[in-house]
Amino acid sequence: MTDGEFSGEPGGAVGRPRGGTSAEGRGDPFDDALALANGTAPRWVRPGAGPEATTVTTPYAAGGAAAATSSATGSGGDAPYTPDDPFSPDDPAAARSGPSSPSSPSGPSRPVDPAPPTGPGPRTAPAAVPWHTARALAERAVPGPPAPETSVLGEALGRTLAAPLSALTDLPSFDTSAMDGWAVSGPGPWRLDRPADAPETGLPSGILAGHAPAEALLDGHAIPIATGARVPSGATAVLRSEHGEVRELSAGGRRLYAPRPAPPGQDIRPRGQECRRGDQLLPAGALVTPAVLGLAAAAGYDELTAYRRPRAEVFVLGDELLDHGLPHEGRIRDALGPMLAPWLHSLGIEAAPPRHLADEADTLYAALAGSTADVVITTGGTASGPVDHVHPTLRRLGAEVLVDGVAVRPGHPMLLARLAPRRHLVGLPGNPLAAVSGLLTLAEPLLRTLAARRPAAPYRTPLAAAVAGHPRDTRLVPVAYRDDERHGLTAVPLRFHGPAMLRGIASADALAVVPPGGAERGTELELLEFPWSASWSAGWTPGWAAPGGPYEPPEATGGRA
Ligand SMILES: Nc1nc2c(c(=O)[nH]1)N[C@H]1C(S)=C(S)[C@@H](COP(=O)(O)OP(=O)(O)OC[C@H]3O[C@@H](n4cnc5c(N)ncnc54)[C@H](O)[C@@H]3O)O[C@H]1N2
Ligand code: MOO
Repeated sequence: MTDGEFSGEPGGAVGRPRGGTSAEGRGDPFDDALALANGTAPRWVRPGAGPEATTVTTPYAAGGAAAATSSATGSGGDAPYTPDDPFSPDDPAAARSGPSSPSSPSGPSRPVDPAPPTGPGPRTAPAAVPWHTARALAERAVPGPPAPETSVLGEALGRTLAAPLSALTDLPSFDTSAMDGWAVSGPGPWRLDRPADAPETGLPSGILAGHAPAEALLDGHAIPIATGARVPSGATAVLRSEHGEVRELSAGGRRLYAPRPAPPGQDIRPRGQECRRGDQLLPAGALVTPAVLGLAAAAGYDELTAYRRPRAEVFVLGDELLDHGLPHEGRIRDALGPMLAPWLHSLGIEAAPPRHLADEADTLYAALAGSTADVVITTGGTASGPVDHVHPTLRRLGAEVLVDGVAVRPGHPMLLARLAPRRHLVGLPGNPLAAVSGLLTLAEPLLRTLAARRPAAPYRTPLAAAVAGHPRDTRLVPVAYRDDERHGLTAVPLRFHGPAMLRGIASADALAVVPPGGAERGTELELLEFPWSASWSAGWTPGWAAPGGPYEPPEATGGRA
C-alpha cells in the first residue's frame, strides 16, 4: 500500500498503532524522532572519511563530546523496523533511531570529526510544545498590531479597522425612489401636467437620479421618476411604471391611473432608513472586505484608518531546489515558494516574492540580519542535517527561540523565534505539507495578532471516516467537505497526506485537527479552514478520497512520502 492510502479495514486503528505492535511496547519512536531533531541521537556519516569510512560524526558535535562519541550502532538509526509500524522510518517525523540518550554508547568510541564551523551546533533537547499551546504562544508572541495608519479606501482592503466605522451621512441621504415610475401625491388618479410655471430644463420630463430636488409635488399630481432619484417633497408614494396607465384626456392633459391604491411610503426609501449620521456601522477590529469598502464609500469615506498589513519575507532554503522545469539529478522543484506568498496574501499579509537562499550559514545569517520584515518565514533547514542552518543562525543572531518543535504531525520541527522585540521568525520544515502545518500552527496566529485580525470562528464537522492518531501528538489531516442528504456536511479525510505531499491538501477544504489517539468516524473535529475553502472544492470529493474507509497515517502504509 502506498503512502496515504486507506487501509480498507473498517474501524481502523484509531488510537493505537496498527499491526498489533504498540509504539510504547517497543520504546517510543516519537521520542527517538524528537531526540534526532534535538541532536541527542544518531550519527551522521560524513562522506569520504577515508580509513574512518566508518568514522561517525555528529552534526551536533561542536562541543558535544558525549553525543559525538556515542556509537553508531548503539545509538542510531538501526533499530528494528516493523513494516506495519504506524509511524515508520520513511516518515521523517518518526525516523527511528535507537536509544536517544547520548550517554548510552553501546559500542567502542569512534574518532570524532570536528563539526564544520557553519554546521548546527549542540542543542539542548527542547520539549515539543503541545499543538494548541504552540498556537497560543504564537498568537501572544507580539503584544498587538503596530500603530494604525490612514490610507485611501482601496489600500485598506484586507486590513483591520482601527476605529469604528461610523456613518458620515444618513443613508439614504435623501428620500429616494426605489423604482422607475411616478412619484405621486395623495390618492389617484393623478394629473401629469407640468405646472405652467415649471422651468424648461431640456431634460426628459421627470426626475432623474443625481439631479437637484424637484419642486414640491402638489396633491393629486404625479411626475415621472427614476430609481435612485430624490423623491420630491409632497410625494406620498412611488407608483411603478408597470403598475400605472397614462391616458390622454379629451379635454387636454394627461392622467395617471392605477388599478390599486398607492399606500403612503410605497417604494420610497426614506432618508436614514439604513443609518443615521453617526451610527456605528462596524466596530473597530472589523476586517476590511470588498463589501466593507463599498459600505465605507456609501457612508462618505475617502480614507480609512486601519492596521497596516504585516510584512513578511520568505526565504526558501535548499540547494536542491529548482524554480522551473522538471526534477533532475536529485534536484526537485521548489513547491513552497509558489505557495507561500499567495497564501500569506490571503491571510492579509504583505509578502515580497520569496527569495531562494543558498544553503550557506553566512547567507542565511546575512539575510536574517538584514531583513526588516515583521515576520521572516524560512522553509527548510529546521532539522539537524549538515546544511540545516536555521538553529545555529538563530543562536548566532542571539534570537530568543520561543517554540522549538511542536507536538504535531507533520511538521514537528517547526519553530518560532524572536529576532528583535517586534520581529519574529517562523521556521517551517522543508517537507511541503509539514511547511503548511507550520504555516497554520505558528505563522497564522502570529500574523493574525500583528494584523489585529480575529481568529476564525471555531468550526467543526463530523468525520466521514475514522482517522488513526499519533499516540501523543496532534495530527493535521487534509479533509474535503462532502454534503449529501444522508449524512449532511461531513469531512472526508484525504489520501496523499504524507509530509512531502501536496496532492491531498490541494484538494482539501481544511485540515482536520486529529487529537492524539485518533478520531472515530462521526467525531466532530476542529477544522482549520483555508482562506479560499468552501467555494473551491465543496461538493467535489476527489474520486480517490475513498470516503467511508478508515483513514490511516502514511506511516502505516510504508510511509513513502
Ligand atoms: N535526523 C532527523 N532528521 C529529520 C527529522 C528528525 O527528527 N531527525 N525530522 C524530519 C522531519 S519531520 C522534517 S519535516 C524534516 C525537516 O527538515 P528541514 O526543515 O531541515 O528541511 P530540509 O531538510 O531542508 O528538507 C526536508 C525535505 O523537504 C524538501 N524540501 C525542502 N524545501 C522544499 C521546497 N521549497 N519545496 C519542495 N520540497 C522541499 C527537501 O528536499 C527534503 O526532502 O526533517 C526530517 N529529518
Ligand atoms: O514529517 Mo515532518 O513531520 O514535519 O514532515
